[in-house]
Amino acid sequence: MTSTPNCAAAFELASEQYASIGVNVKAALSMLSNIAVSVHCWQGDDVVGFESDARALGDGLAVTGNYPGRARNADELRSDLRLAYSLIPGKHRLNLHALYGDFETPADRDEIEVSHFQGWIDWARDQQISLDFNPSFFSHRNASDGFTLAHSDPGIRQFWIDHGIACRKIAAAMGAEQGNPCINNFWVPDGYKDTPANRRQPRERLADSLDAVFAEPLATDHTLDAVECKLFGIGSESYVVGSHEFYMGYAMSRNKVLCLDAGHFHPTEVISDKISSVLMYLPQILLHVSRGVRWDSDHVVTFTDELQAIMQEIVRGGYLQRVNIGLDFFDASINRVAAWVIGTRNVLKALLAALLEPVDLLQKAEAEGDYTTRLALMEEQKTMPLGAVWDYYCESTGVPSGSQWLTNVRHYEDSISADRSEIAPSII
Ligand SMILES: C[C@H](O)[C@H](O)[C@@H](O)C(=O)CO
Ligand SMILES: [Mn+2]
Repeated sequence: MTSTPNCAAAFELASEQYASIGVNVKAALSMLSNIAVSVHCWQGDDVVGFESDARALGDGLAVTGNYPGRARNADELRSDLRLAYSLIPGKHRLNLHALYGDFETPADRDEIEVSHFQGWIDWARDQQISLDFNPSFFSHRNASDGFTLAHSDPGIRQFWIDHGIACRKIAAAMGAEQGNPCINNFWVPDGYKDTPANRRQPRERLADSLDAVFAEPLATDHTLDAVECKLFGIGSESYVVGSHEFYMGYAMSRNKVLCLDAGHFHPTEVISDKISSVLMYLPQILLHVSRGVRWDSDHVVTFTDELQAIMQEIVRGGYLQRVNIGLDFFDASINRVAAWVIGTRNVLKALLAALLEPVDLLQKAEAEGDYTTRLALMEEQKTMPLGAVWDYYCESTGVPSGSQWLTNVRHYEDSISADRSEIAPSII
């Protein structure tokens, strides 16, 4: 692929400017092209999925907005994803939830099998995309009182344990097919709206249930189990069983991947500061890159200071091989393909900005106690010509630069997705 003359000229000038501070732009772009972000399927249909009795989203999650064009079946979701991937530079992964199988004959959550995901596995092979996976512990009659794996009823607990076990088998099959581990992320919504009288027992039950789910060792080159904490959710404002401390301890003691979701902490608490701490004790982590706004944890990712800080931490710490970058946001008030494109391009742009930092100079100044130079260089970095390098990267990988991608989304919307009439999911 080639870039337009203006883009190429701007790139040359930008490369010279970066070279003057010791940064090799071509090397940075080569590193960026090897980073695969796991794009979450659930932005495409408001986390509804394709179960025969699909319910309105609930159990701690909410999507607002009624923008037309929600994907109503797997073919529509695949078509929307293909468009999104074509507007995002690089080769990326797809993160599927268990709700998204091909369920021609109804299967309850504890009955799902690899066959329900064969369509996705075949599609991913054709598209040369690797898959990640998630059990779905929400939007189900057995989750309607806010408890699943930590439920006090052993029958309900067992139902969800069986779901977790089924999902591990599916994830392992995906990993075996694609030749790299499918990360299988467990987010469990269980918690109380109001102050609990007993915080201990649900946590003991959750740990026992997870131990039962993970009892069978599976090849780690096929699948890796991840566990995701949360501070609070809708309906679990006072207490979430799977808190940060719970899962930090669980992941360390059971050798699991810890998932840090950027929207799952106190508003002034940032995951950028947690990465280097948790990687002291865990070989790998998963990130759910998201954007919290007040009580919502799932706004579309924008180019915020925290997004840049997350990527800086990954690059400055030398953690690119140990941090799996996934996305987690859902917005039904804007075009859903555009939401994917905006969020994923921002993540990659922030990674590029981090790869274009003069890390050695910054860390040398710091090691010498020269905090003046450290601050001066960090501030100068903010007006370096990142945009020229980003545009060149897009064009040279065959992806529109600037906001040109929006034209493709509008065309698709006019010709394809606007005609989708809505089939409202039943309300629980
Ligand atoms: C649908 C996702 O699994 C979910 O968003 C989870 O990852 C989460 O972050 C819940 O708040
Ligand atoms: Mn998440």
